[in-house]
Amino acid sequence: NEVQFAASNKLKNTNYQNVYNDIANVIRENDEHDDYIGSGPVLLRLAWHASGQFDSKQEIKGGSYNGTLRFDKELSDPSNAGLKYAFDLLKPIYKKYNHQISHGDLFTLAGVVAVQEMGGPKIPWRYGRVDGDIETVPLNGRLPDANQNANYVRNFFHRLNFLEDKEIVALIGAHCVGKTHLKNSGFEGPWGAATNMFTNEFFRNLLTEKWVLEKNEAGNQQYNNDKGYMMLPTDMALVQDGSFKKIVEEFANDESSFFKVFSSAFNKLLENGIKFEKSSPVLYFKTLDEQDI
Ligand code: HEM
Ligand SMILES: Nc1c([N+](=O)[O-])cnc2ccccc12
Repeated sequence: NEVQFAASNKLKNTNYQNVYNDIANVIRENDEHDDYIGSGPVLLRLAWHASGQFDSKQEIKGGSYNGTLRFDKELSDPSNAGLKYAFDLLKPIYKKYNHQISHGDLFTLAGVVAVQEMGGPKIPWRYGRVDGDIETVPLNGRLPDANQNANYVRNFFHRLNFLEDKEIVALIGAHCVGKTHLKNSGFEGPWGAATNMFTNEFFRNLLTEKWVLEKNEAGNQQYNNDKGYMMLPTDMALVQDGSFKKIVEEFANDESSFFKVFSSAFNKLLENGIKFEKSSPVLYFKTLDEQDI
């Protein structure tokens, strides 16, 4: 049930470091987004949502391959509220490369750029996804519900073929950047403490802060501390479950361990359901800083 693809020759001529740099420059130019958090976090969420609706048991499998998040049918899924802004940031880049890059490749590459430009680990990436038509849009409602517990989280990620707790905890560690917005998801915060630096701080906060469960203005329960930080119920699940909690402690004490697991798990998320040819190269990108740009 894997998707075959043929990477057309045109793709091979595209210098993907140039595409990376164009996306990285869009992040630099839009640094005022969301009270100067910037647009890294929302681009990272776009790449995750473009890939996280994968379900190998369904007729229409989802995943990043068909680039279906470009269709309103999927972008209007309530789970994707707020992502139109991110897609609009990428449209000029899609036009510039004039069909030499697919939407699936563009959305997933944007996630790699966001993580690396926010100081996170290098993420290996491959091109060759081919845009599918509107019939390939998966049903809405396949992305996770934040009002849930550890078993829900574990089962959800099992659907995405993440069978190891380490991968699940690492992926949710992406909540070290950005924030929740009441109008998008019915959750709000953190206030002031939201960051655009990709670190293991999320895990340290889970363990060291005093969390109080409160009902927010939208009537949803969330955990708040006295510094204006917040955690979703599914975030807190990571310290309510014994196995998850051991991994949170490992990542809180060793950022390089978090980075290593996140890098391979995020790559796997972005490639779910896709069979790449043996010959298709695994690309690693330099950050703008590393290129002195
Ligand atoms: C149990 C799984 C997950 C749940 C329930 C969840 C839920 C949410 C919710 C409710 C928001 C707030 C959206 C808004 O109000 O704008 C959010 C934001 C975010 N999520 Fe997740 N998420 C999950 C996993 C992930 C994963 C696996 C990643 C990436 C690898 C990710 C990356 C992000 C980022 C970067 C933001 C901040 C976006 C921004 O600042 O605009 N999340 N998530
Ligand atoms: N910054 C965040 C935190 N935090 O601790 O700063 C916790 N959970 C989040 C969930 C979604 C997006 C951002 C989050």
